[in-house]
Amino acid sequence: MDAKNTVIKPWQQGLSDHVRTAPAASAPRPSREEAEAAVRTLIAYAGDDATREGVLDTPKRVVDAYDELFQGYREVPADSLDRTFSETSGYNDFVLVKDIPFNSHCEHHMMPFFGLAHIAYKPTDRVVGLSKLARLVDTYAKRLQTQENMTAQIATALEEVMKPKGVAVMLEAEHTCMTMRGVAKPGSLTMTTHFSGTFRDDPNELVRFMSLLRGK
Ligand SMILES: Nc1nc2c(ncn2[C@@H]2O[C@H](COP(=O)(O)OP(=O)(O)OP(=O)(O)O)[C@@H](O)[C@H]2O)c(=O)[nH]1
Ligand SMILES: [Zn+2]
Repeated sequence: MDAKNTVIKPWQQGLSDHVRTAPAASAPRPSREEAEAAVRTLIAYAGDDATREGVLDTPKRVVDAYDELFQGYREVPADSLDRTFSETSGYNDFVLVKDIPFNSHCEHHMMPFFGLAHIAYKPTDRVVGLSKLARLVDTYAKRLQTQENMTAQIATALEEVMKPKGVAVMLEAEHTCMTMRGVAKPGSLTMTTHFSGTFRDDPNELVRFMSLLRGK
């Protein structure tokens, strides 16, 4: 157990907190009734009647949706990368999984942002199950986020757990807080990147990553 009362597996010692723990494990949680009451308050604040039939079950549905949309607070990112394989027949290039769809919520407005994640890493001796890269994206996406944090967190988790020769992470997303309200710029796309190791040090590696992303 560490200070936050979370069970840390031996191989997870030395990892950053955000990689080896689930935030909800150490945070006090309001009851379901309190959460539903908060939704009734928001319905009334919006100007509707929270007791009319059409919205009577809405607080329950919203809280159910929150359990799903913010599931990432109850997941340990490192667990996604638990399943690795050492039999690679000498494979020595990078592995790229591109066009991984994700949905998240911005921590400033709690409005959705959504798009695609592209993740590449150059393995040392082991490779990770491909689906686990998508699971890692979902764990971090299903929290209140900024796109920059999410990009850096995905990359750090891969770096710390897999110890690869290089990591490249690119996220492209539409932020509904920018397209549906406020400055209201539909179609605007935010790109964030993180390059380390071979992707940072070898320009050819970066060019190959970009070419594969753009399907050339
Ligand atoms: N850097 C970053 N900013 C974000 C992200 N998601 C939303 N934002 C921005 O967070 C900022 C919050 O700015 P504030 O001035 O505090 O809030 P606001 O008055 O609602 O701002 P407007 O959106 O400009 O109306 C806005 O500029 C948003 O576009 C993100 O993932 N990364
Ligand atoms: Zn926002």
